[in-house]
Amino acid sequence: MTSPTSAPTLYRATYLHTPRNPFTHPDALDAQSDGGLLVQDGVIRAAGPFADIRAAHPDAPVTDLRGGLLLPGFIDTHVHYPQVRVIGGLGLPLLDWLDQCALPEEARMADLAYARGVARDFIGGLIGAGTTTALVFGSHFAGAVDAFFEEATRTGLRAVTGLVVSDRLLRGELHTTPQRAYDEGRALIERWHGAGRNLYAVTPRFSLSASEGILDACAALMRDFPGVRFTSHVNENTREIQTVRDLFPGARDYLDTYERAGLVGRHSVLAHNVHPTDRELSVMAAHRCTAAHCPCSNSALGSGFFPLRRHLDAGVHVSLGSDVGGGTGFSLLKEGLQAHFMQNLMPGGVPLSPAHLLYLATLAGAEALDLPHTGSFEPGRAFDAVHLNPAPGTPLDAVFRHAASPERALAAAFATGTPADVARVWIGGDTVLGS
Ligand SMILES: Nc1nc2[nH]cnc2c(=O)[nH]1
Ligand SMILES: [Zn+2]
Repeated sequence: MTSPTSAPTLYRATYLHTPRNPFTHPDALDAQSDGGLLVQDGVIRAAGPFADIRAAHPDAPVTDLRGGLLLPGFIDTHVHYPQVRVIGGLGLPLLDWLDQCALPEEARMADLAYARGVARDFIGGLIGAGTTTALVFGSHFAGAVDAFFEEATRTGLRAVTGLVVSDRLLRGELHTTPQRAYDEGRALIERWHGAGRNLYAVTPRFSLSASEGILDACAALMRDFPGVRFTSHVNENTREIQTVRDLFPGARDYLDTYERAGLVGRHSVLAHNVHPTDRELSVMAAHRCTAAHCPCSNSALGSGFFPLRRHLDAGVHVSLGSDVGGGTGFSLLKEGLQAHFMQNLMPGGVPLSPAHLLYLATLAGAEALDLPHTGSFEPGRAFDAVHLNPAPGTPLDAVFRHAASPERALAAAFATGTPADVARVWIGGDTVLGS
């Protein structure tokens, strides 16, 4: 751990970050080809051209990271902890994939020793991909959620997660009751919310598997513990949407099943939203909740093309998620690329620049989770960072050495970068991967 009086370190690197939102600000990208970040006690104290920071801090020891790219740590706003070992179940639509791939594995999380191993695999995968903060869909078993928070605490990950609750249409062993959902949620919140870097997220799986009673228990937790986050799924798959319509005949639409329970707000992150109505988009914008876009998952499960243009036009905040294991891996570089591909291919898609992709993978997540001390390299924020430094002889290394600008190198990182290019990761100034 960093002590409160630690000496500063000056990191010298080609760095890029988006201190502003490029969907609303023209000059959102800040790229320094020879940049300096002064870090003390895990916090960025000064940032800018290396020569300027050096002149102001002539005695600070320098860590030289030139040759690669330094980016803010990635923020994954939708990823499932119990699904790391079933990545790759390709070719099935959502409800069949849940039945055949995801839910049998999620049932194994009742075994605490098994869950501990999964927590290690999962958090190792996240950090190995350069992710420093994640909103994580937890497990249906409280013991497995404890195991997750323990591993997050051990590794230093900034984790937002909670008990997943459902009471119908999954498998019996994954079902709970409203009272138990409340009681177990309450105990987990009291143990973990605000402990170190951990935060709690109230998490009904989706309205298809949650009765009004379960949603009301979730709302009671949100009321009793202000500051906890909320996450679920919405409008992912057309068969899912029709089933929810049948289960909630009084609801105006899918979002309304959450809205009526009082679960849509500033701290709500709803994954997918591939098939929203205009009413749902306007309600999401009015409540300032977030849509977590998961482009690899949407492709793998054939869920559809995310209507980014309609979200932006309606004023809905959008962030990025890997949705492992419906998604295909932990890399938010890959998610950015897939988002770019899909917007390119769909009629009316939004052309996404490297700045947009970086924003979606970093600051957008910090905004979604209301974590203003993360997401960019602005002074005052935590030093959460990923150093991409491809091995000599790789194509990405060749591009980095010959790139005409840092922005071109950033585009190449999204186009062809992988976790193999992640050389070092910091969270709150602590090195959590590499050296
Ligand atoms: N992609 C995805 N959608 C879901 N909807 C409900 N559960 C899930 C899940 O595990 N993955
Ligand atoms: Zn999901």
